[in-house]
Amino acid sequence: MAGTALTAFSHSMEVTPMRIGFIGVGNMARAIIDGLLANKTVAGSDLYLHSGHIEHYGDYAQTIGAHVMNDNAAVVANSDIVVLAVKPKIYGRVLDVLQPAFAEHKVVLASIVSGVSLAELSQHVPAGQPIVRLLPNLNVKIGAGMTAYAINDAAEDDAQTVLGLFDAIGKTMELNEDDFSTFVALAGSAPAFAYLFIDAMARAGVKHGISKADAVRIAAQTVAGSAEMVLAGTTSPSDLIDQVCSPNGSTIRGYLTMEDKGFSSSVVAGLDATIARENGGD
Ligand SMILES: NC(=O)C1=CN([C@@H]2O[C@H](COP(=O)(O)OP(=O)(O)OC[C@H]3O[C@@H](n4cnc5c(N)ncnc54)[C@H](OP(=O)(O)O)[C@@H]3O)[C@@H](O)[C@H]2O)C=CC1
Ligand SMILES: O=C(O)[C@@H]1CCC=N1
Repeated sequence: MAGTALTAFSHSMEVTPMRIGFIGVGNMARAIIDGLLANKTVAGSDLYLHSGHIEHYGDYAQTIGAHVMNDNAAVVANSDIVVLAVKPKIYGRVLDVLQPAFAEHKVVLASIVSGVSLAELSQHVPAGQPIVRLLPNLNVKIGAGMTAYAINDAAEDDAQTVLGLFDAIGKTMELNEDDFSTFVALAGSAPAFAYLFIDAMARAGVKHGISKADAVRIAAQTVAGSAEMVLAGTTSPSDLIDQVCSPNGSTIRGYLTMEDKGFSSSVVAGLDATIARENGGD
């Protein structure tokens, strides 16, 4: 991503070659791996993978040249960093089985499990285990991610190795754990909301006679450029809206109609629902 506005959050370290394990090779693990491979931060041979069903990830592992491990303990035994990328409902069971492996091998645990705190993670690993909690988003796949992180005391010396990886595939920001649920709504889940907006724009294009493919490209490029404008400068989104809305023009009519239909309040309500779920609600 070209934007540099968030470089204050970036870590200047060089990423040294290391062995990176993944426990769980689903959508998010693959986005991270694909991003790291695409910019050559790691090679496939640096990766040690184990996931639920070999038929779901065996071909992928072979394609990228990663090592397939027989079980999660073998991932820990062969790695310097272990990325925990399983669903929140099973993370405890997965870690409990791995206590001896963590006790025997010095690794940094990098959890991307949404909604699970450092304190909760530490209940399932030996005392003194270095842990970095991260919340990335899908855009790490193209090096344009937004990742929040928090580290425990034991990870003070080792966290940089993990953070360097995530800096290589987007922006990173240290965040108070109390704010992680809000961050999920603003960044972790938000690609889905941005895609929803792009898709809705494209449907309007189709309604007015442009092909869906062309309308998606037009809408996506416009959203990407608009985001770059916000990141590149110091002008607020609301001032930029004023620059597009000509007096008595077409944009102000569209803007006011969207607000009349509840655009901003719908977006806020959607993020509220995401945050509530992250905090344990329905
Ligand atoms: N998707 C996203 O945008 C984001 C997700 N996250 C977090 O990342 C984590 C993974 O999410 P996501 O990738 O979307 O989910 P997926 O369901 O795509 O991936 C979860 C993976 O875990 C594997 N798995 C299941 N049981 C085990 C086990 N016992 N040992 C090892 N692997 C196992 C599954 O394998 P199989 O399917 O073969 O059973 C699957 O590949 C979640 O905790 C989520 O909160 C965080 C930020 C963003
Ligand atoms: O939907 C979820 O639960 C996860 C959290 C962030 C993105 N996906």
